[in-house]
Parts: sequence; C-alpha cells; structure tokens
Amino acid sequence: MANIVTAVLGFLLLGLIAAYFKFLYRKLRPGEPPIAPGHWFWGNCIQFKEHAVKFLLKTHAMCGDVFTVRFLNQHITMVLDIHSYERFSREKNFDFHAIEKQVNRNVFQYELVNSRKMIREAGQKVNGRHLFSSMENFAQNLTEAFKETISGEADTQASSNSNILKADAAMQDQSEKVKKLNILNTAPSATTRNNSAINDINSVSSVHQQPSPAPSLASPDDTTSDPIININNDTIGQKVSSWHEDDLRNFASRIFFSPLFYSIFGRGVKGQEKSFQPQVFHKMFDQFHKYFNFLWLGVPPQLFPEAVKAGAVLGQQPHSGEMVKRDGCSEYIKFATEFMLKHGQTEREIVSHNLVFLHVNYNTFRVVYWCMYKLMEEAGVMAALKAEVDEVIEAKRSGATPEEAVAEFTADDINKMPAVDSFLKEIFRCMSGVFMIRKVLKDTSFTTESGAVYNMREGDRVAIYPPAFHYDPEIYEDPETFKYDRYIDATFYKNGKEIKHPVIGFGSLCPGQKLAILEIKWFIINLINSFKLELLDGERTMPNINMYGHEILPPTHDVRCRFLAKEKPVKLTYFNNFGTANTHREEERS
Ligand code: HEM
Repeated sequence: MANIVTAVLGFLLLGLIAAYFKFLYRKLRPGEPPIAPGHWFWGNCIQFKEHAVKFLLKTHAMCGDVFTVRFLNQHITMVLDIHSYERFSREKNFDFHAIEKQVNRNVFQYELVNSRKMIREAGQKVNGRHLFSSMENFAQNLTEAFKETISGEADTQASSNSNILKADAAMQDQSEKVKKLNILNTAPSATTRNNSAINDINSVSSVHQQPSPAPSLASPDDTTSDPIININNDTIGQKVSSWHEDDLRNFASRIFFSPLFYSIFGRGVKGQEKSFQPQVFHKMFDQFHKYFNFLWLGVPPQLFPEAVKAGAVLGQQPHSGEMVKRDGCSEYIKFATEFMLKHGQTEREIVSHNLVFLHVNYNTFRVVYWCMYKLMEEAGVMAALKAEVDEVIEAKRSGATPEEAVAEFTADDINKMPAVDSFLKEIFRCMSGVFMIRKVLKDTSFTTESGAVYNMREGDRVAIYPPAFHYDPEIYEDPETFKYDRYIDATFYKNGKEIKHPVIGFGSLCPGQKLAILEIKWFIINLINSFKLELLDGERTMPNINMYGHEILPPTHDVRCRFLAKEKPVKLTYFNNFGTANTHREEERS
C-alpha cells in the first residue's frame, strides 16, 4: 500500500514538474527580451496587483525598455519606451482583434461576426460629420439632465424608478424572453436571479431612504451605495435653490451618465421604460463591472452571482427594431444593429453588443467623476477653470437681460480653452489604468525607436503601459502631484527627445476619443456655469491602484459633496457648425 501511495505521489510530482516547464517556465530564445524576476508560480501577478506602475518602473530600471512579465502562464512583453508608441501601434503582427474577441467571449458571452469591418465602419459614426451630430445629441441630453436636476425632477424620477422596479419585481413572470436575454445566462434560473436582483435593489432602497444618509464609504463601484434610491426624502422634487447634499457618484450619474445613456440608446415613451433607464443601468453596470478583470481572464461568471444578477437586468432591453426607432438613438447603435442583423446575429447578441458599447462609453463617466472631484478638491483648480469659463462665456454672451443671456459654442470653441484642456489631460495622466495590449500573431522582430531589436514570440501578448509613462519622473516633474495647468504651452522630453504623445489614455485604436473629449469638456463648462459645488468637510478619495488594467481607475471610495444651482446662469448652447471651411480644416489637422 505504502508503495502505491509513494508511486502515485511520485507521478503527481513528475506531472507538476512537467506542467511547470510546459506552462510557466520559459527558456529565452536568442534576441528575446529579458524576463522580469517574479514568483515561480504566480509570476508577476502579485507585484502587478500591489502597484503596477511602481513594479514596472522598477523593472524598467533593472531590465531596460523592453522586458517580459508573466501572469501565471500568460507572458506579456512590455514595451516601455514612449518614443516607440507609434511603431508599436503600426506593427501589423500586433493584433488587437484577438483581445477584443476575448473580452466579447469571456465578459459579454458572445461573438461579433466580421468584427473588424463592423468596428471600422461603426467607428465612422462618431467621427467626421457624425462627431458633430453625436455631440449635438449629447448636448441636448445634457441640457435636459441639468434642467431636471435643478428643478428637482431628476430626484422625482429616481424615486419613481425605484417604484417601477418594485412594480416590476411584483410582476416578474417566468418569462423565457428574460432568460434568453440575460448576457450571463449560464444557468437555467436566470429569471429567479433577475427577480432577486430587483428585490435586492428594493431591499437596499428601504435601507437607504433615510432622511439623512450617512456619508458613504463604499466604493463607487460598490453595490451597497445605491444610485437609484439613495435619495434624501426631504429634498425629493425640490428645486435646487439651496445647497443639496449627495454622494458624488450619484450626482455625477444624474447629470452625466443619464445624458450619456440617452445619447447612446435614445429615449422611449416616458413612463413605459421599466428597467431600461439610465439610473438602473448605471447601478447594474457598476455591479457587473466590478468583476470585469476576472471575467476577461476567463474566470467563469458562475463564481460571481452578483455579476450574473446584474447581467439579468442589463439583458432587459428593447427589441432591436424598437431600439433603433427610439428618439435620439445613436448612429453607432443603429449602424451596429443593422450590421449584426445582416450577419444573422441574434437579439441576445445585439443586447450583448449594446452593453459592450455602454462599457466603452462608461470610461467617459469615470473621467467625469474625477473631473468633478478634482474641481472640488482644491479651491485653486476650480478658481482657475472658472476664470477661463466665465471669460469665454462673457465674450460670447448675447441677449439684453440676464434672462435672455445666451452663449453659443462650436466644437472648436470647446477645444480651444487651454486651462480646461490641460486640466483634462492631467486627469487622464493621473487616472489612466489602461493596458494597450495586443496578441503577437507570428514571431516578430520589433525595432524600437532607438534602433534596438527584440524578438517577440508568436502567441504571446505585447503591451504598452501608458500609466508607467504618465508617472515617469524623467518625463514629469513631481509626477505624483496633480497640476491642472501642467500641459499649458508645455513640451515633454525623455532621453533628451521631445515626446509626440505624452498622454495615451485612449490607446491608438479608440474611435470614440474625439467625441469623449468633447463631451467631457462641454460637461465641465456647463457644470462650472450652472453649479457651485463643494466636498463636505474631510471628504477625500484617491484612484484605486488595485484596479490597474481598467481604462480609467475607479476611486477607492466615494465622497459626499454638496451643490447649489446658480441663479440665472447664462444659457449655453452647442452649435453644430460642421460644413464650414474652418471646421473641415480643424478636423483634418486633429
Ligand atoms: C474617456 C473615454 C474613453 C476611454 C478612456 C477609452 C479608451 C479606450 C481604449 C484604451 C481602447 C483600446 C485601444 C487600444 O488598445 O489601442 C478603446 C477601444 C475602443 N473604444 Fe474607447 N475609450 C473611451 C471612450 C469611447 C467612446 C465614447 C467610444 C464610442 C464610440 C469608444 C469606442 C471604442 C471602441 C469601439 C473600441 C474598440 C476599438 C477596436 O476594436 O478597434 N470609446 N477605448
């Protein structure tokens, strides 16, 4: 018996050693970059999770510009040379498609047919003339959201959302449709989960609907802080003519996420939308998003019941035929829906794609959260931006009386405000967590800008890691400090050479970059024009460095703030001037 046990243990050990050499250990081939020191089993997982930027900068100092890190059995070669960004982006053997496929399959559980063509063509629906019309759509929705928040209607709506969900929960049947549309429909009891998700919302509701909610220490991505129902009953329906307290995330959701949602999916018939509402989706999306990094790496969704529950609610969307007819539905969604239907994709796949699109847009919300926070954190930042915004508005202002005062902005006007522009770049510098990652399609010799050659192995991943550039003390003086004016008339150097792209928040492929920047800047201008806002005493937060890998880092926890609608602000309007000669030239230049 003892002999058998010894033999089994021996085989097991041999198996483990063989598995180690097959999957984890790597013998370098000639010309391959060095491997970063790490744990024999985890590789560099722990170092990366503890503080990705510090780990990479330290390894860079040890190994040079190009080196390979390992996450369990996944090798990723890091190209940490900012001057090689363009070469990296242009390299045909470095493929983003495989990464996008992995996200679609593992996180959103579907496959996009002919995805390269779809994204290339759909991407045009937010650029060129569509950039201007998409922006017009967003600006109208933003004005609406500000009006609703100032009049108190947004609170009333949020409260009625909660009622809709209660009614919905009561009415929930065993509908097959709901089961089929659950994007994480991994087990047969999707409907039950769906009900319990809704019930969860309602149970949180009763906890949160207290006259004076305590300051929330929950992460903004934490479901315990509920955006739908975290409402002070005393203020529901009241005009915001006195100071009004809220969680920052909640406030940002109402004045930014809502208009963003409507700009993507349009508006249905008021009062008949059940759970397909921005505040419901925001809440559920956050819940789902928390597990993004695990799902992306292929961990089964069944391990995250909270994500599955959220998936059930997120799956409840209008039928595609209805969606494209909604008032203000984006050209992107219309195009993508038509494309997918032509390629024989199902309703469930269309639903999943809609969520992918919301996912990429969600980054814009995260940036806005940080913009609001940084405006409040230091009085000097708000004062400087306010001075610029007031000055530009004053110069554009028309109308004889304060009631009639209007200032009209074009996209060029919005982009030509140096303090706003620099502030936003600094937000991206400090808050980006993005991996610009590609799959190596075949063995490739990659030459860096300085002429060094590295052999990249087929099947590996290769990445640029912008946050490591953004916090490089050789590029940025005092990189840990937030300086809103860092980018005004400034140039940056590394190894004595000027850097062409000092901030890389969007990777090289994001088709939504121009739209996101315009939307955020327009939001900042409107926010400063319409509201006074402050953090409550002692409220501070910071980016959650454990979330490196997310495009924009979430905060470690939410903060409480208070805001006051300004008396008679100048009415701001966005003017779509696409078609004028100047605009074409600006577009071509950028
Ligand atoms: C602040 C907001 C945003 C950030 C930080 C952001 C960031 C990114 C990043 C880092 C990538 C990967 C690119 C690469 O690796 O080269 C990406 C891809 C993408 N983004 Fe954005 N994005 C934002 C807003 C948007 C918006 C508003 C849209 C809407 C059109 C959008 C659509 C996409 C799409 C479709 C892709 C996939 C591109 C492909 O597969 O080729 N993004 N984004």
